[in-house]
This record gives sequence, structure tokens and C-alpha cells, in this order.
Amino acid sequence: MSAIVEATNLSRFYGIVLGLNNVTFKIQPGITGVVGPNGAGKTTLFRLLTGQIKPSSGTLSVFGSSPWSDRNVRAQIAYCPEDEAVPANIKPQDWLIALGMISGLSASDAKTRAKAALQRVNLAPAHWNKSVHAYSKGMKQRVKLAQCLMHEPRLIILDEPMNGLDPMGREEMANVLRDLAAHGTSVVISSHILQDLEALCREFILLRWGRLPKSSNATANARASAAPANGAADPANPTAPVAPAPRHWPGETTVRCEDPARLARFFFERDLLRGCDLDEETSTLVARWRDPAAFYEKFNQHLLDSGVPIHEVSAKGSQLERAIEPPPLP
Ligand SMILES: Nc1ncnc2c1ncn2[C@@H]1O[C@H](COP(=O)(O)OP(=O)(O)OP(=O)(O)O)[C@@H](O)[C@H]1O
Repeated sequence: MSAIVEATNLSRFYGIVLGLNNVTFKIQPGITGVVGPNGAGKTTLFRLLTGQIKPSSGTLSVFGSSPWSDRNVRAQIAYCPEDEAVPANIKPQDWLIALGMISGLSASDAKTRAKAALQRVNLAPAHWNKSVHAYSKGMKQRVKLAQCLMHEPRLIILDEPMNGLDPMGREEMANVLRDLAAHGTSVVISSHILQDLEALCREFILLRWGRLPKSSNATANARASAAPANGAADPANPTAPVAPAPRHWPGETTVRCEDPARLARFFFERDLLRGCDLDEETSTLVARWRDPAAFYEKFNQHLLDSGVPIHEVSAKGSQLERAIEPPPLP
């Protein structure tokens, strides 16, 4: 499978400030996660990929051409920024139709595509004529995603689309993205919620201080010729299921929630736990999994099924977390 994005010694500086420094990587079709701490250069990378800013040096090609200088390439890419960008007092269907018409579609084509886009993001028609201000955060994120789909792009870039979503909203968003990838639309996504990315993506770009840490570069290159990424369509058979990649899951997860004892009981009854610690004072459960892979493959579903309101989940020692941890001081 050939790469859809290739960057070689790519740098972007803002005056003397380093945005992205001499990175080389490839992105394969499918869903790719971009991970890194604040200021690592994720948004800079997204702006470069979407042709909004020009590389300071090095080369970047998307679908074989430069997104900065080739408008045909830009027409195949969609961008969903982190900021809230949907006007509050407009109905999503009207907003999408207006955007389509501004981009040159006829009114009837814009309407057809708006409906198709809202269906693709799983927004029920009963909501299409409500103003966006009445929407939940998860529904707003899906409307943002729908505007990305209006021009039927081959690549969608999503900056923190899981921000502010509860487990159900994150699971719904993840399912929409899996479905898009299964139908041949590639996705590049950043999120601070590493468990979500680990469940969604097989390929990752790890950024730290505008650079690719050595390990991630090596991983990306070693995987460049591997089997289809998780969620990537086989071009010959776009709906064929894709084999999950082997992973190393964290054996221990800390959950801060409304009722840690009830949550522990729920996990024990399903034989998921091999042990746990409860701290009622901080409302925290530290869960040690019998089979971490079995838990993480259905991470959001398990939390939802428990019925316990969840405030925070963190997992020390996940593959991604280890990868983005800063190296120890000498
Ligand atoms: N327009 C700009 N002018 C000057 N410096 C900038 C500009 N945009 C980004 N930077 C700097 O470039 C570096 C990378 O920023 P960037 O926004 O790409 O990181 P990020 O990983 O997206 O961060 P966050 O997770 O906080 O959104 C930071 O040091 C940032 O201050």
C-alpha cells in the first residue's frame, strides 16, 4: 500500500520559534494518530498538511503533490480544527447547505450532500432542523465533522475531536471514524485521550518539542510497508474487516468516578479484574486487568455499560504513554 503523505526533513519556524523541526515520516491510508504534549507541533503539522502554511524547509507531499502549492490536493483534504467553529443560531442542515453553495455547489446538490454528510456522522434526521445551540457537545463535534465531508475528501484531519466528550460521545465519534476509514476515507487525528487513540489507530506520529522522537520515527518507517492500518480499507474490498494489530496494553488503569465500589463490582462480575484498590476519599478505583487487551478493545463500552458516571481515566504504562514520556534527565 503506498503512503498518502510523505514528509522529508520537514521544518516550520515562526520567526525564531520552532514549530516543527526536521521531521521525516510517512502516513499510510487508514486512521493515524498524532500524539504529543502541548506545544509539540501537532497543530503546526495539521496546518502544513492542509496547505494553510508553507514549510520553512524540507518537502511535504499529500497524494503525491504539495498541499501548499497545489489546490487540487487541498480539494481532497478536509480540516476540523480544535476550536468550536459551528455558529450557534443556525440549523446544521442550513449551515452545511450554505457552505456547499459558497463552495460552488448548486442548491439541490448542496442539500443532497448535506443530508448524506449528516447521515454519515450518525446524526438522526429529527435533529437536523434544531439550532446548534441546543446540541450536546458530542452532536456539535459530529456537525463539525459533517462539514468536513461536504466535498467528499479523501483525507480528513481532526484536531482533538474527542475534546469534552463523555464516553458515549467518544465511542460514537470513534465508530463514525472507523466507518469512514472502512469506506476509503483516511483520517489523521490528535487527541489527549491516549486510550481512545490506542483503540482507534494502528499508526502513530509521536511529536515532542517539534521533533519526532527517534523511536517513533523508527516505528513509523518499520510499519510503512506493513499490512493495512487498523480501519484502513482494502482497495480491492473496501468493506472487508481489517485484522487488529498486536498491541501492548496497560495492565493497570486508574478511574476517578462517582461510585468506585460499584464500578469494581461491575468489573469483577464480568471477570475482568485480577485485583483492584479502592480509595473512597478520592473516589478512585485502581483496576488491574486479567486480560488488558480484552478490556481496552471495548474500553468505552465497558465504562458505559457500568452506568457509573466517570470523571477521569488514566493508564500508566500504555505503549503510547511510554512513547511520549520525556526521557529521564541525565
Ligand atoms: N502562529 C504562531 N506564531 C508563533 N509561534 C507559534 C505559532 N503557532 C504555533 N507556534 C509555536 O509553535 C510551537 C508548536 O505549536 P503547536 O500549536 O503546533 O503545538 P501543539 O502540539 O498543537 O500544541 P497544543 O497541544 O497546545 O495545541 C509552540 O511553541 C507554539 O508556541
